[in-house]
Amino acid sequence: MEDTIIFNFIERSHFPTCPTVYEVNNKELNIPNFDGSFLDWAHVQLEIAHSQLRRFESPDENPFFPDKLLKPILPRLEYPPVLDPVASNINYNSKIKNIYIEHIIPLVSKYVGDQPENYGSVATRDIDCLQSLSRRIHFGKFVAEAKFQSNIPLYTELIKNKDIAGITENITNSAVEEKILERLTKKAEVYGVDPTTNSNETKITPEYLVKIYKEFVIPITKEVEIDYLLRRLN
Ligand SMILES: O=C(O)C(=O)C[C@]1(C(=O)O)C=C[C@@H](O)C=C1
Repeated sequence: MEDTIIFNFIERSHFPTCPTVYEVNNKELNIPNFDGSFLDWAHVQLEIAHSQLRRFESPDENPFFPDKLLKPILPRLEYPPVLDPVASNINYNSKIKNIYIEHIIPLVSKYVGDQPENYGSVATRDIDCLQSLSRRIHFGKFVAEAKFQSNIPLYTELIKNKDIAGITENITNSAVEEKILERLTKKAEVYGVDPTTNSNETKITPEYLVKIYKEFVIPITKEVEIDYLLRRLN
């Protein structure tokens, strides 16, 4: 997912922040019969179509608008039951969307400001970023299941005691986290920095990419893991 996320950020970085896209019930845009932002409206339309293509039947996909989905037109697939059924109740997309709008967009956008001719392009790039972040973060469910299976007595004990500090300690692998951040620095240096970029135009930089992963992506993945484990024995 890492390269997908980096390239999605780069695609978003061609545009300014465009706050109008995220404003709830913006008067200028005046979307009929919809309560929410332009981004939400665009995202709901896409999720409705994708639900009919059975996107959200897949255990590695989590919708942002679960209440709006329609039944798939394609027949159901039988996925191997890797996760505990409780996994379907774990959805961090509201949190991911809020953090994306508040903290990530300012780091990856070209500059602060609106650009009405690009609202559609911005919304499609945002949806790509949100979908890839969501998929990566919710893979925490699979990572948590693998960790549970690797030491069932230990995790059973921790879960029964609701020992969040103990679970956190056991699911954390600082060496892996360090490696990820080092790898991201290298990737951003290669993919994300345009040597001809204007000094007042920000693009995805190693510093920002590392910040996004360190402060948001990895911590929320861990939250998903802990949440899944805490409900694993119910
Ligand atoms: O790879 C793991 O073991 C994970 O749990 C995933 C992840 C991550 O989000 O990348 C989260 C926690 C670990 O400390 C290391 C990495």
